[in-house]
Amino acid sequence: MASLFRPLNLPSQTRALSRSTAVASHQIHDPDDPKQVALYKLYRPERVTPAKRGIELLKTPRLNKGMAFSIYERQYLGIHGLLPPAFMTEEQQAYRIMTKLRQQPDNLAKYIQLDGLQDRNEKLFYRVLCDNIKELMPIVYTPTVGLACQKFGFIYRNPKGLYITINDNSISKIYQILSNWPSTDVKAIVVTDGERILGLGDLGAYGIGIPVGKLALYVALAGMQPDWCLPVLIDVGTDNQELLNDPFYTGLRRKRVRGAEYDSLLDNFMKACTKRFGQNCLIQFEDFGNQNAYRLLDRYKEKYCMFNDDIQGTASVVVAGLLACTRVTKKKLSQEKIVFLGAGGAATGVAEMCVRQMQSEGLTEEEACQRIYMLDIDGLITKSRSAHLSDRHNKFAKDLPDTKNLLEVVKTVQPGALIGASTVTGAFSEEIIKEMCSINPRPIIFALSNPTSKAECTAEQAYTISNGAVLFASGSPFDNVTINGKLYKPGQGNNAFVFPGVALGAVLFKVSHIDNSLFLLAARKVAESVSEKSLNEYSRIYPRLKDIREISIKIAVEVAKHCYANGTATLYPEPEDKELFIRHQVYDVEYEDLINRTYSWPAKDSMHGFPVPVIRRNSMDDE
Ligand SMILES: NC(=O)c1ccc[n+]([C@@H]2O[C@H](COP(=O)([O-])OP(=O)(O)OC[C@H]3O[C@@H](n4cnc5c(N)ncnc54)[C@H](O)[C@@H]3O)[C@@H](O)[C@H]2O)c1
Ligand SMILES: O=C(O)C[C@H](O)C(=O)O
Ligand SMILES: [Mg+2]
Repeated sequence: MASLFRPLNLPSQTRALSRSTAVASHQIHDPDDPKQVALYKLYRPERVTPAKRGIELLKTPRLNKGMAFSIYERQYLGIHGLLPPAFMTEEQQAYRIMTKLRQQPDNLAKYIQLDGLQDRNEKLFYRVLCDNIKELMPIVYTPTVGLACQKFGFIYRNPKGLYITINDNSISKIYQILSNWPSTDVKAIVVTDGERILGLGDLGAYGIGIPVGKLALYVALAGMQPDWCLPVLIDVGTDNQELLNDPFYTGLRRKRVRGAEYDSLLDNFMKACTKRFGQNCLIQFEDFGNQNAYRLLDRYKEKYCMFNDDIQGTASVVVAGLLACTRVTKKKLSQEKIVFLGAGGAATGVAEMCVRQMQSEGLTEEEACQRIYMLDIDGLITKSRSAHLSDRHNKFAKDLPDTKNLLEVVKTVQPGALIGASTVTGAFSEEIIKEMCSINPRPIIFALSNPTSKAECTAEQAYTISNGAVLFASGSPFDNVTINGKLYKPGQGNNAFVFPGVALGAVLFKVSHIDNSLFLLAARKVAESVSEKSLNEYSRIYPRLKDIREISIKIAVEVAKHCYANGTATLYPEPEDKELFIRHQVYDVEYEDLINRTYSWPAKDSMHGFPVPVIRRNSMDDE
């Protein structure tokens, strides 16, 4: 790394610098001099591509390159002298950012630094994020994003998404707000109403950090173009009294609106989004409360290109982990019994997808449901509770005595897998983990609740108590654990393995609506991406985070194949080589030359030997 940080201004040190120093001495004075023309051809641009110039360009994060602007760019684009005279490569800038970041006192300070970088220089932000995904994902995503949401009013600097409130409840008003967004090319929206932010509960308008973080992963983990992405916070108030009393609170100071008025806002939002950005605009629902998550999914899934990540993305990633475990346990999923602590959107989504997987292995739906046991805040889902339960839960109801005691349930059921999506910190006690070990040589224990502070157990607890036997995964990252000299690398069972790839496929192939089977296909792709080394050497049942970009492309190819087969892909002509088609469109974290360097003769009214820049409009300019 240190080699990147050589002294600046040495002409030989980088491609950009050598180009820059050369041009200074190669202006055209005599158009008949072939030597000058040849040099000009080498170094001179024909036209300038960005829509902005001067100080405005430096203040446009999508275009800004800071000290990496070359001498040509500085001169053509009216920023010469506005920057320090030295030049830096993108690598040097990235090195500087990471050095500073590693000196920050805590993760929130790191979040604030990266947030500021995204505000100033978007490409450098993604460059740094992509190059250091394992180190930085816990900052821009769980767990730090949770803390950032809790402190959002205090750390707030610049807006990064749209706010639509209950006071904007008409299609035309929402359309107007969507039109205020600078990109006209939006293809994917992540929306929350802030009611269930990770396991932290109702954070109201502070929840905007979640769509921002999810979309940062769209770019970093799937190569989606940043200007296709729009984070949205729907503000219908908050029932969190602490926030209502918080002087820094950024949202509406009122209790949550529910019922028909809430539904009409959501309906208008969906209509306005598709009116503004087209029927195929993807809308990912994120961190909605229990009473709305499934309801809205059922309401919109046939009509719009949408999915609920907490239900479907989570289902996919957890089934992927379970399938990877079957390679160790040598038992099919349909041979396992599974106990869920939590029966909300996440757990129920996972349970339903387990049923589908078990059906594909030969069980009937009823047989599959029989193998799944769920507990919610009121205890085990039993037949005696059925009058108060939805159909979704009733199919898992058991003819067993009511109990809230998880240990008792584990003893009775003798499951192979225990999955937590309950938000209950430490719910998987030592006794419970030991009980799982007494039942299974390789017990499967997933502590999915986020952020880290809500996990049902830590990686260290799971590995230590089970003496390394456990097949463990968690929603938020944990450090590696060493027991008796053996290294265990816990995998991250997080929907981030799935939603970027599904979204990439949906967007690129203009999918009209998202069929639930896509998530099962994605689960199988993630599971098969787990290497033998990972499973056998480290007991890690998920791929490495740095592999997600490639996995996203594989998932997007699967999405394309499936959606052309069922008629939901509407991009025609159908690309023959889908992978190549995807690879051609993914975001590049290398700076682009903002000046097209094809040679043409300078315009007559060239300034100081440089052609007058021709400004091409781009989508940022269309508003
Ligand atoms: N790892 C991932 O990718 C991922 C994905 C989605 C959700 N999650 C996490 O899972 C958790 C739940 O998410 P959700 O969308 O299902 O939320 P939810 O609000 O829909 O459901 C929470 C469930 O937990 C149950 N519960 C609460 N207290 C309990 C207790 N003491 N004992 C037993 N059950 C209890 C509730 O009754 C409810 O069924 C959150 O922490 C969330 O961050 C993780
Ligand atoms: O955001 C995450 O890290 C996963 C999941 O969507 C959650 O809500 O916890
Ligand atoms: Mg979520």
